[in-house]
Amino acid sequence: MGKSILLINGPNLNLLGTREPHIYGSTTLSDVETNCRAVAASHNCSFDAFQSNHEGAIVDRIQAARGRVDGIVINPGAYTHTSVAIRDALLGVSIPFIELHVSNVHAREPWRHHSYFSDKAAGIIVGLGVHGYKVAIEHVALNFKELEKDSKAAL
Ligand SMILES: O=C1C[C@@](O)(C(=O)O)C[C@@H](O)[C@@H]1O
Repeated sequence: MGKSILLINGPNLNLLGTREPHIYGSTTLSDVETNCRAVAASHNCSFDAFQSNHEGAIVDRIQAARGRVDGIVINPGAYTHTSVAIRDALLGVSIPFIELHVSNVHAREPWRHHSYFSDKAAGIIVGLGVHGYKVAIEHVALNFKELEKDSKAAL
């Protein structure tokens, strides 16, 4: 088996496809996850997807990935602009991650221009719509080095 990839979506992304479709498009999160799983499988990678509207649940999921996951693709949703806790979790587990936004946050309200993640992300995908997810998964599959599995992180 190749790498292990985790996709995380934050608050309100469960509404993808029906939420402000002029901004986020009409593809559902379920379709996004199915497409990402197929891309990962085509590169012989294992794949898991997680969505939560709760900051602590996202922190818990990131911690559970320690020593098990080679790369994370995360759309933190509104937590992008607020969450030191999710940032710290990503840094704490030392798993490289790609930050992704469906919309071009830089063309929107000024308070969406700041991210707690961008300076630590391996890469950032912004404004490609849901296609960005496939690009991100493919990038992790092809370009991220496998992390040495941390045996001390027995979970
Ligand atoms: O929930 C979201 C979605 C988003 O992360 C995006 O995918 O474009 C952009 C955020 O500003 C917003 O709060």
